[in-house]
Amino acid sequence: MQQAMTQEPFSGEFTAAPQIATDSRPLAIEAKGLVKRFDGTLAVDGVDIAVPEGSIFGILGPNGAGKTTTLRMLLGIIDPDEGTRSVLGSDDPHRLANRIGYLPEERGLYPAMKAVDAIAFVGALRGLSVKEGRKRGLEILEAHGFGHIAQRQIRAMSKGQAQTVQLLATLVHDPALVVLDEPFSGLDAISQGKLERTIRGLAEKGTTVIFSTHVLAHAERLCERIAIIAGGKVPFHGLVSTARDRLPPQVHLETRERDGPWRTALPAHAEPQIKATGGALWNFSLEDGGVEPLLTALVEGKAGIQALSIERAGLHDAFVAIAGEAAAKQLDEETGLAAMNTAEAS
Ligand SMILES: Nc1ncnc2c1ncn2[C@@H]1O[C@H](COP(=O)(O)OP(=O)(O)OP(=O)(O)O)[C@@H](O)[C@H]1O
Repeated sequence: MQQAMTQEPFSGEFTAAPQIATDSRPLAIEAKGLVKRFDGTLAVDGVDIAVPEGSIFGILGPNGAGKTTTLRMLLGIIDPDEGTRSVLGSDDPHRLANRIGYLPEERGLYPAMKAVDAIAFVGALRGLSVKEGRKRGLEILEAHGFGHIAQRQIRAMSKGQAQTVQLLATLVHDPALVVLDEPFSGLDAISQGKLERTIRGLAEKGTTVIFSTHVLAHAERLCERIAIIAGGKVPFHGLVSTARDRLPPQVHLETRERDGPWRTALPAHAEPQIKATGGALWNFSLEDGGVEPLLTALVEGKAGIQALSIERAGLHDAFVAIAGEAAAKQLDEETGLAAMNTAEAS
């Protein structure tokens, strides 16, 4: 059972982090100025994070950015050198093991154990009796379409199946907070989709979920809020929609005419791509005035609109704008590499 939160509602006192919107929900996690050094390496350099209760929060960044170190500090596995953290209302998260489910980056269950026993074992570490753990283990496997492997040994499972069992084991004690370190890595596309549904289901019943990833698409589909981390620093944390709104919407326009009085409604730097069949293609950012003046000018000026789409910037473009080209390129390479590894494994 989840316990009632005792934390004060977030009041917007995060002056150093203006991207965090105020919110009336209590915070499941609030960290300020976390710093961690390892033998002279500054792994995490002043991270602020605020995760409202019942939300899905993503920590996004390339390899070595500081995601795992941040999660470990939040869990109390390691202590920060500087900064404060409050998790489920406690500043000593290590003592909250029975209320937290954690999927570490290093995967591994005992190969000789059957799935249901492996889940019961993790449950026992989190305060459940083995009998209750087995009962819940069976239920949770069945609920997620894995009932048929409940009695199968971990060693006889595919990597993806074993990883899914480990993920389900983190949920067996019905934690209030679930912390997942790169939960999608190593899973094929179908299992990734199932995991996304599981994460959504957790949030729908009020569980807070925080996960790290270097694949922006998962965060874009799942998260209400994110922290973008690069080189140990967090240049952005807040709503996904706020990150996307950092960039203006992109207009893709096809006109029959190439010129006319309507051209003044387009940005001066917008250059047409001339089509062999006549007409022109235009791609530009929507200016502050919005779409209506543009449409009016195009229609009244008889530009001959053949096609028009206005797209909000995606999280990838926002990541490039916020974290920089280098971090985005590293992320893209890792995502490509991960996709190749998944394809080879399946
Ligand atoms: N125990 C440790 N001892 C020394 N350096 C460490 C240790 N843990 C992490 N680091 C260093 O801290 C930095 C951040 O590592 P971290 O594992 O937090 O990054 P990450 O974003 O989780 O990356 P990945 O996705 O590759 O796991 C890296 O430079 C890493 O080499």
